[in-house]
Amino acid sequence: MRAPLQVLDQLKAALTEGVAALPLDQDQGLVSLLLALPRVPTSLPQLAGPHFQFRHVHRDELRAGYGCAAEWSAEGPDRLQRLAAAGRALRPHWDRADPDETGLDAFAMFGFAATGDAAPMIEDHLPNALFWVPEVGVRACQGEAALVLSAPRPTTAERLLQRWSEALERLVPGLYRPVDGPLTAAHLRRDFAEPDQAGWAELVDQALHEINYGSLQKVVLSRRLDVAGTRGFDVDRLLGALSCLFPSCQVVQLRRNGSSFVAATPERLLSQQGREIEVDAIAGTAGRDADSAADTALGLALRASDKNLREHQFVIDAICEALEPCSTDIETPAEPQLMQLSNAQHLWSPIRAYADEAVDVFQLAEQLHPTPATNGQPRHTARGWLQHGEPFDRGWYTGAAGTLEPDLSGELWVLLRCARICGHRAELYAGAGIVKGSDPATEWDETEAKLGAMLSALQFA
Ligand SMILES: C=C(O[C@@H]1C=C(C(=O)O)C=C[C@H]1O)C(=O)O
Repeated sequence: MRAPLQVLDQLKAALTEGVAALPLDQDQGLVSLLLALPRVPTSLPQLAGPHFQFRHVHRDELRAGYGCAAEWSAEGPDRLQRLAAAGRALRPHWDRADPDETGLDAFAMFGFAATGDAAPMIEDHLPNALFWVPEVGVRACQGEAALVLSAPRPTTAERLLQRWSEALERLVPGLYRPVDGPLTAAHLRRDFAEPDQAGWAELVDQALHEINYGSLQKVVLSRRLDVAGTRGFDVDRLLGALSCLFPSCQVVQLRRNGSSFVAATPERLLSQQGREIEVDAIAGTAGRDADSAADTALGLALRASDKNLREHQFVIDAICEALEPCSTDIETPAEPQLMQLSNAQHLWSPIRAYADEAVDVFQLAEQLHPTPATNGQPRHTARGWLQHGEPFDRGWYTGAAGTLEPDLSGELWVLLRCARICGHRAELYAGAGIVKGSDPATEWDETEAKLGAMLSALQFA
C-alpha cells in the first residue's frame, strides 16, 4: 500500500501534466481537472476554511468539498431562481478534463434554508441559499476515487499549478489517516427546549383547531433542543458515529466558518439522473422495539394506521402535483413501504417520473420544496401558519442540500435529524406532522425519537 507522501508525489506529477492540457484560452467559466486517487480515502480532514461532506455508507459513496472556486448566494422569495440563473449561465462554460479516465465528474454543492426569509446564519457565514463549486472536491463511489481541482477563468497554468499544489499538500496527508477509535459515551446536558412539552401541547391544539375549523389539512410542527457536552464535540467522530448508526441515511456536514451544520437524513427531496427523477414521500412514523415481535407489530400498526396513511397521502399528492408541470410517466407505489432506521420507522413511497427536456435540479427544487412532509397542506397556508405559530427560525432545518453535476442534474436531501454544532454546544431540531386525529403526547414522543438519532451520535463525538 502506498504511503500518503508517495500518493502526494504521484498526484503532483499528474497535476503538472494535467494542467498543461486544460483549455485556458477562454476568459469565462470554470476549469476542473480530475486526478485519480489510488485508494478511497479513509478520512476527510477538517481543514480550515469552507468545507462540506456527503457520505452514504450503503451506497458506498462520498463527496467532499474544500475552499471555493466559485459560489453564488441568494435569499428572499426568488432565491432559487437566482441561483438557477447562475447555474444555467455556468453550464456551457464549465470545462472538465479527466486524463486518468476515472469516469467521475466535477460537482457543486447546492443547498438552502427552510424558507427564503430564514435568517442567514451570520456567525457561521452560511447564507440563506448557496450554489458552491469547491476548489478541491473529493469523490468516491464503489471503490473508485478522484480529486477534482477547479478554478475560475481567466487564469494561467503557472497560477493553477501553484494553487493546486499547495491545496494537495494541505489535503492529501489527511486522506489516509487511520479511523479514530471509539470514545466512551459522554454525558449530554439538556440546556434549553423550545417549546417545552406544555408549550408543544398548546401548539398542537392550536394546529388541530385550525385543521378542524380552518383551511389547514396538515402542518408539520417542530421543536428545538439545545444540549451541551462535557467535552467539545469532534465533528469527525460525530460524522463517523452517524454513518455507523444510520448507514442508509445521507450524512451531511456544511461548514463555512467555526460551526457546522450536520444531518443524517433518510429523505431525498429529489434525485435526477439524466431524465429519470426519484422523489421520496416519507411521512407517518412509529418507534422501534428491541423485541423483534413487538417491533414487527409496531411496523404493521403503522402500515394500517388511518391517521398515518392520511398524513402520508398528503405528501404523495403534493409531490405528484409538483411533478406534473415538468415531467411525464409519474409512478407511485401501490402502497407505502416501511423504511426502518435504528431509532424510528417511516411510511415511505419512492415516486418516479420522467423529466421533460431541459428540466434541472433547480427547477425541481423550486417545484417540490417544501413538501407536506416538513411544511403542510395547503403549502402557503401551512407556511403562513408556521411563520406565526412556531417559536423559532428553522434556519437550514427542513431546507435541503446535495450535489449537482455540471449538467445540473443531481440529488438533494431534506435536512432532517440535524444539529448545528459549535464547540461543546449543539442545537438540535425535530418535527412531526399534525393531521386530524393527532395526539400531542404521541407527537412529542415521535420528536423525542427523532432527536434521539443525533443525541446518540453526539454522545460518541
Ligand atoms: C419533520 C421531520 O420528519 C418528517 C416528518 C415525518 C412524520 O411526521 O412522520 C417523517 C419523516 C419526515 O418527513 C423531522 O425529522 O424533523
